[in-house]
Amino acid sequence: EDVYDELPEEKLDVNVGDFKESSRTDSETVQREEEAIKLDSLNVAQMKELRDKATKFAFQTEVNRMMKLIINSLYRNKEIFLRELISNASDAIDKIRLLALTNKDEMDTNPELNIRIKADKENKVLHIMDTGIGMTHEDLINNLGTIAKSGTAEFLSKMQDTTKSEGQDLNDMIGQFGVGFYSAFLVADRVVVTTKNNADKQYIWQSDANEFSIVDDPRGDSLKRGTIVSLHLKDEAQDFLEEDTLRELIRKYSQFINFPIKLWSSKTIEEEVPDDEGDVDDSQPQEKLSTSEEDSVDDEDEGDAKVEEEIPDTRRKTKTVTKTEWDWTLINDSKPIWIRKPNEVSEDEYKDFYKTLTKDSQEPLTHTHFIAEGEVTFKSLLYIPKVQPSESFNRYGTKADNIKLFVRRVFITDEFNDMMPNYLNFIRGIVDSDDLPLNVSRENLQQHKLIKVIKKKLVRKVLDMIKKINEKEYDEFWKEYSTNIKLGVVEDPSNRARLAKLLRFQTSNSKDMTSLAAYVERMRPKQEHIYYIAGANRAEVEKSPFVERLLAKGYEILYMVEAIDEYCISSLPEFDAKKFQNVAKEGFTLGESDKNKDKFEKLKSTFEPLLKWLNNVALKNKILRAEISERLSNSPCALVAGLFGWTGNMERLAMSNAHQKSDDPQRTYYLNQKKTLEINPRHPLIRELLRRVEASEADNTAKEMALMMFRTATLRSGFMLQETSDFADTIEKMMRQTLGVSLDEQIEMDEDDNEYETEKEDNEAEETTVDADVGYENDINEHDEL
Ligand SMILES: Nc1ncnc2c1ncn2[C@@H]1O[C@H](COP(=O)(O)OP(=O)(O)OP(=O)(O)O)[C@@H](O)[C@H]1O
Repeated sequence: EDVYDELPEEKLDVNVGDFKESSRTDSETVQREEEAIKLDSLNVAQMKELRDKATKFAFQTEVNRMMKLIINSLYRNKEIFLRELISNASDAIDKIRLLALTNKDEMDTNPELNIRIKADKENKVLHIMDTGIGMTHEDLINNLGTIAKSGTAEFLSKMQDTTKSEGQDLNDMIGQFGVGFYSAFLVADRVVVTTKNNADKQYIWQSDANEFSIVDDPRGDSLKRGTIVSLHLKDEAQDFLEEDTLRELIRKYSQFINFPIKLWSSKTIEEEVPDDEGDVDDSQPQEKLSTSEEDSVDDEDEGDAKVEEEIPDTRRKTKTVTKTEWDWTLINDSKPIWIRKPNEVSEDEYKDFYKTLTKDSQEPLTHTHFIAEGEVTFKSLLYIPKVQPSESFNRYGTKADNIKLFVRRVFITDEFNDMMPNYLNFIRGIVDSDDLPLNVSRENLQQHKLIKVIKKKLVRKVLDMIKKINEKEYDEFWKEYSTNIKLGVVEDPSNRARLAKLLRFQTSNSKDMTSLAAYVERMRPKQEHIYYIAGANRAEVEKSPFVERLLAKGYEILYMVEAIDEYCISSLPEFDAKKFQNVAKEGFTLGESDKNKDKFEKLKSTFEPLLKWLNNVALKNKILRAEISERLSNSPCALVAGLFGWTGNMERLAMSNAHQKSDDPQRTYYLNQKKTLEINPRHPLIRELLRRVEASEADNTAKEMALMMFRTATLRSGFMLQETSDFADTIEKMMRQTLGVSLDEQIEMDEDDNEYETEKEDNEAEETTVDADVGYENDINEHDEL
């Protein structure tokens, strides 16, 4: 059993780039970064000079359009820019940490891993710094300007739809479509990116959204490694320079980022200092502080007395000054949530983490948080979103990067696209294992035998999580994911039994959905099979000839009205030791009492002549065989698919499947398979037919009517009719008889029609003449003789 228990700390230690601060003192870092920022905020003239020197680039058209939209959008929720930039910073740190796994030297340029945010009020600039991988010259050109992501076009069209309506949607789109970085232009009219990658020099990229430029950084590699994104905030976005606003935003959107996020923030402290009479005001160190002085002249306490004693000759006065100190303050708790014990994590934290992880604005439907032990130990936190992206099934079976894999808290990849089987690719979450090796390539890791074990356990856990969803929420789940679960039944034999328990179907019993377990519980005492029928909708299956007698006798039938249902059930041999019986297929018996059985046998022998005649005369080559039906009540007859043949519903699905070619041999095979004709011995039409056949096997009307019954049965049983025009001809003939119109009565022609006919005849006559002229006549004669 999987129990959650925290691993001993030492096991969690990561040799490379753990969260621990390095021994390097903060002050050094501050200084280094301070320099970089100072330069960035150089006076206008200096910046201009740099810009003039820089190489200019045009944004790729799509990127350009997208940026214009972002800049001009009326979109209110501009604050998400910070979430996007912090997320990019975190990704960049993930990347360098991953690189360092195979080459430790990569980390040497700057062993610290963190994200820092600093507001420069004076210059109205907001800096977001990271010590991540940084960007090379080529990266800058590609990533920040010229290569539009595949999502960009999609984003553009959706964004244009929503710019007027605004609202939640756009919030989801920025980010989900990979426009993260460009969201900087929601709040800034100029963005400067200073960046240093281990493989290249330090560069300054900047843009006012019209074009971008790149120039070597004259300071050299002051960053050592990493990136600073500096936002020159628009007038209306000045609020993002406020410390409180920033702190709140980081907590709201980025509290679960796995690296320390530090905010350059001020703290007010009070300090007692000697009050140098006379020149107090001037000598007070005022650089960074505002003061509220307190006069303590009147104080007569012990402390003062002491001072008096020890320093008899100096002034007795001290005073309190209020000092403002600036420093980096840690805002988030970078201990990953999945490392914590479940009982120490609140529901809200789970929900918030989900939002950070997925950028989904809705809350998740449910989650599971566990540690798996045994062959491999791993921690995992998995979520089911409330909705899956609308185009999920169009991309079914293609890449879905919804599970993030960590090894000992180091992010490795979210690109093992088979961490979940296709049918579960809606699951989002994290897997973190201590047992996987850190120093192998991702390719080799993907092949690692433990990954297989992890995958297997993940699926079990997900199915378990689904099973535990409460009844009310299960409806919601089922609406969204029923097709996934049914595909699971088809595609995942090893979990079929578990998946079967999750299935829900419509039923003849009530308007509510039922589980198979509930159906089995309600089965009649001698009922051996789970009865079901598949069709296009409830109204159709309710009226099907196949359900008539069963319903009349009080049996419950599952109505499978989704396209995938019949495929799903045909790969499920049984449930709870009960086999499924498609009531539209052969092999159907009601498990009747002995008395009824006798009656049935008697009927069989009575109708033997009719069955024989249908088989050998009237419907020869059209049906597999004719039989007495146990399932019909109101209809005279029905057409039944063989056990392994297609029902009318399957046939309909196959025909509507655009991927299947019309000459597909499998399809042709199934479509041409003959079916069993079941006749209802209680029906007067059938009884009349028997009477006629007994009188004369050569009765032509009987033959015609038998054919007619076969065709109506074909239609009623949901199959396609092959000979539609023959069918219509016969109906029209019957109409004449009913209406008393003679079969010989001719169709009246319009005069125009006659004219056309005459013209045609004339032309034909002419052609013959021409042929004759050219001398073809001989050939024709020869041909005739042959
Ligand atoms: N701080 C950074 N450090 C290093 N590279 C960065 C940084 N910010 C952005 N990049 C690079 O620029 C690319 C584009 O960033 P952008 O935010 O537009 O998209 P993304 O991060 O790939 O997608 P999404 O926003 O959906 O996560 C990133 O993929 C990354 O390569």
